Amino acid sequence: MTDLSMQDHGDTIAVLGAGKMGEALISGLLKAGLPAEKLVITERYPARAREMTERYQVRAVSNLEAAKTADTLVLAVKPQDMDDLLTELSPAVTPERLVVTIAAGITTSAIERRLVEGVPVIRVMPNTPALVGEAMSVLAPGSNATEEHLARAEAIFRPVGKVLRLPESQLDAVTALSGSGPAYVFFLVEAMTDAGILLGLPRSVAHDLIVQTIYGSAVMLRESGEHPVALREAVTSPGGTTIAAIRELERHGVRAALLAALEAARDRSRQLAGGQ
Ligand SMILES: NC(=O)C1=CN([C@@H]2O[C@H](COP(=O)(O)OP(=O)(O)OC[C@H]3O[C@@H](n4cnc5c(N)ncnc54)[C@H](O)[C@@H]3O)[C@@H](O)[C@H]2O)C=CC1
Ligand SMILES: O=C(O)[C@@H]1CCC=N1
Repeated sequence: MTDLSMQDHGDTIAVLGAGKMGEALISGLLKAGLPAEKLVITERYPARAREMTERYQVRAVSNLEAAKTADTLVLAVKPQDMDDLLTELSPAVTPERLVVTIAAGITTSAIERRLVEGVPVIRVMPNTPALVGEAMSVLAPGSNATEEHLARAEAIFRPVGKVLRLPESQLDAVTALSGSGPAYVFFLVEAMTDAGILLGLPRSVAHDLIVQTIYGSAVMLRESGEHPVALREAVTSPGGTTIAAIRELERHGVRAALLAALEAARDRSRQLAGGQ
């Protein structure tokens, strides 16, 4: 995680839509040292806005005020709410602003079309581990975004995790893989905890065992640079316990289920582009 407290913060950032992902970003940025006065939020529900103000000491403003005053606008509403938000924003957003959208499926060109000519737009797919400084965020520039705009957007997402640039044509696949990815991992934890209970372990013990196992395995993957097959083979003793489990995973089509699941998520992201 980059420490932001020692840096120059020319940019003010507005997070428009302080829901689950908006909060993960706000919390991650503040933990990384961004001064609260450099951040404003907008939120449709006053109770949620109050909650954010109390929890993070950030100012809640209207969408219009955010558009007029913040250098960078991070659009963090649901894809289905994007149209209404852009209707509110469009009279006030000038090409001096940088617009960052994190909505699944919504393309930079769809946003550019709703704003005055020349506004730079960058599409980013982050994920909720931003809360703990371990997000994976993938950035793709729209047609007006320059290297300088990309660097500004990266300066928002790097403090909360890893960043990568890819062509926008790959963003629906990224959404399926790393955007939704934490949910698959939590689903796995839930299922393996149930399995531990089936085998007679107390729930809390099963939970702790699997969380540490996933954490340790992720660190090994990241730090060893080894191929996952090699790491799995090192656990799989001839005639042992692991291969007995893997035979069942293959027999139940877990690999095929993951391929189908991610394809469905990619397709849903494409569908959301049409606001459905
Ligand atoms: N939740 C996740 O893990 C991720 C979500 N995203 C994207 O982030 C966006 C937000 O997702 P979530 O945070 O999960 O949804 P959410 O429903 O928790 O948050 C959206 C927030 O926007 C507010 N809102 C809606 N219209 C508004 C408006 N006109 N002005 C101000 N606030 C408004 C809602 O009241 C809500 O609090 C979506 O587009 C999603 O595709 C991207 C990556 C990961
Ligand atoms: O489920 C969703 O649509 C959002 C986008 C990626 C993660 N959550």
